[in-house]
Amino acid sequence: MQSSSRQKQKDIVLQTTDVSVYYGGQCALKEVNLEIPRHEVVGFIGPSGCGKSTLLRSFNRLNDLVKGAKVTGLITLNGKNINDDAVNPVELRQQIGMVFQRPNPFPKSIYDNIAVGLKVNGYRGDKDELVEYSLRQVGLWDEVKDRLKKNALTLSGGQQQRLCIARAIALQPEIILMDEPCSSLDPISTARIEELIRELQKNYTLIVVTHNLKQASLICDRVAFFDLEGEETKVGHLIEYDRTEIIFQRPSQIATQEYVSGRRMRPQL
Ligand SMILES: Nc1ncnc2c1ncn2[C@@H]1O[C@H](COP(=O)(O)OP(=O)(O)OP(=O)(O)O)[C@@H](O)[C@H]1O
Repeated sequence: MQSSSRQKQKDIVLQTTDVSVYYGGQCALKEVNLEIPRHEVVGFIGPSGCGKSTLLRSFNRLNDLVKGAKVTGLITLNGKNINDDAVNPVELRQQIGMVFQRPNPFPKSIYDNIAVGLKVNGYRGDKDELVEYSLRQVGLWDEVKDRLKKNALTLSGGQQQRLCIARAIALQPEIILMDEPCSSLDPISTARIEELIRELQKNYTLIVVTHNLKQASLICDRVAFFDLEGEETKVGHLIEYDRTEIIFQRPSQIATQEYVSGRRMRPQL
């Protein structure tokens, strides 16, 4: 793996050391070493099945909920081991929120989609204020302020996805994980979410899995390229991690260059 030495001087919020993930004893992702700087947007790219979502899910311990999944190595949030017995996974998931491929609002009112999480987490402040703050953060407040009691499922797909981001924000996370957040959205909603990701990085660190290379080059400060290696059993590896312009313009690995230039499928001569 290649990485810029400038990274070392950064304020690192999340770090992985030799992280491997297994499903039923089968290795899906091997020995990943990554440092995620605070308030940056980091993109995960690579072919299908190389372990991007698997790694993302290990950051907020969602793999704990997958039967037969095992994570080895060390993952630290602000220097603390997230897999330590003393860490409550529910609290960890407040600090490291997640937005999925398809918008998944609860079939409740727009207001309750945000307020319910606050109640569960014992929030004692002014709920109305935090609901408004969260909706403003995602640019949804003006669009929904007059219909907060309407069912969230009446919103468009793009609005629903912004509501899901607002729901994560309301829990005041440090990191927001996004697993292909625009893949089910139209181009206008996609552009809005891309713009939003850039705005959100002032307050949060974002890690975004995407198959859209143009999107990665537009919204990410850094990009990690993963690939499948191995003869019979293909295992995901981190190939290269660096600043976005380096990954797209002068990567150090041939595999990265072939993937980002779209020459990947060319038959071997
Ligand atoms: N719950 C699971 N049980 C067993 N194997 C799994 C599970 N989830 C993922 N895998 C396997 O782990 C490997 C990595 O999958 P993962 O979904 O993380 O890749 P990905 O890079 O995110 O793929 P895509 O880009 O298609 O979403 C694949 O071989 C997949 O089949």
